[in-house]
Amino acid sequence: MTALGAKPPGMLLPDHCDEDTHNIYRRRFCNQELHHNVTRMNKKSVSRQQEAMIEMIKVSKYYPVNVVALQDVSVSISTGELFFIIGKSGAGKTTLLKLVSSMELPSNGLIEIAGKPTSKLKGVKLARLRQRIGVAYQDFKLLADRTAAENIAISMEVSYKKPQIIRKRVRELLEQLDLTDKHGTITGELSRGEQQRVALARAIANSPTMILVDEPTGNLDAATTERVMNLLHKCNKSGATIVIATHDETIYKNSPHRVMELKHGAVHSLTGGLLI
Ligand SMILES: Nc1ncnc2c1ncn2[C@@H]1O[C@H](COP(=O)(O)OP(=O)(O)OP(=O)(O)O)[C@@H](O)[C@H]1O
Repeated sequence: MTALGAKPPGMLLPDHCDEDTHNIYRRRFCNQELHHNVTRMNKKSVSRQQEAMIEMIKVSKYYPVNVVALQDVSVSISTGELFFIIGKSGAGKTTLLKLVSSMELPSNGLIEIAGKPTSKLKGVKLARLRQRIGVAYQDFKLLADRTAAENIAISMEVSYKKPQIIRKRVRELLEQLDLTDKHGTITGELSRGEQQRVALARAIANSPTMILVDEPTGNLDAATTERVMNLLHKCNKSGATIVIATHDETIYKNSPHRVMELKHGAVHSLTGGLLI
């Protein structure tokens, strides 16, 4: 490996860092310096929107045996952004979401959430991060013997919300997702599309700062797809950073939001640039 250039004072470099990662960090450090100088000059001119919520630098994920699920993925997603990940089945979309939520650890590379490397988070700090992220994966993970309303209420109960606030929020979400009549139905008795919406409602119920959703419209008709997307746009307008992995072209085709396509675990295309 060629010798790496001098490290600017104060720059934090990860362990085991190759030349490319080093260069990315150098560039980012210089941008941060610039950002700090601008902030000192005029605090109001730097908007919160421009800060990165998710940063991935040369992230790879390998599963045993010899499965390359992600390879050298670098992307920066801003606070308050709505971001689509597309790609064929097996391209690595779910894996990327699981790495962001720290459900899986990367094999290589760096992931930062709101400026903090996830690899350094343990115990209470990791639990706190997870509380700020609402996730709806394809396997739903609903409690099959509990009702739709009980499943949605869970994330609010663990953060000690008042019962009347929980009841109001659950009612509101069930109505927005056209599930009012399923309020008291055991989730094991719901259709796949209904379970999917309950999982989404559970993910967003506690107004998390980040929402990660995997195929939110996969089992839905056009009208219900529109309801789901309206709800996600509403959360985004309220400030949530949202990452949606999808095969459903109708939800991203004419959208103003960035779309990243993964192919065999690598970034194949990305509208709007990497932002690094
Ligand atoms: N736990 C695991 N163990 C081994 N291999 C895995 C595991 N999870 C995913 N993979 C493999 O990693 C690759 C990427 O899978 P991933 O689920 O991220 O793709 P995807 O783009 O989300 O696919 P889909 O659209 O079908 O959900 C695939 O080859 C998959 O078989």
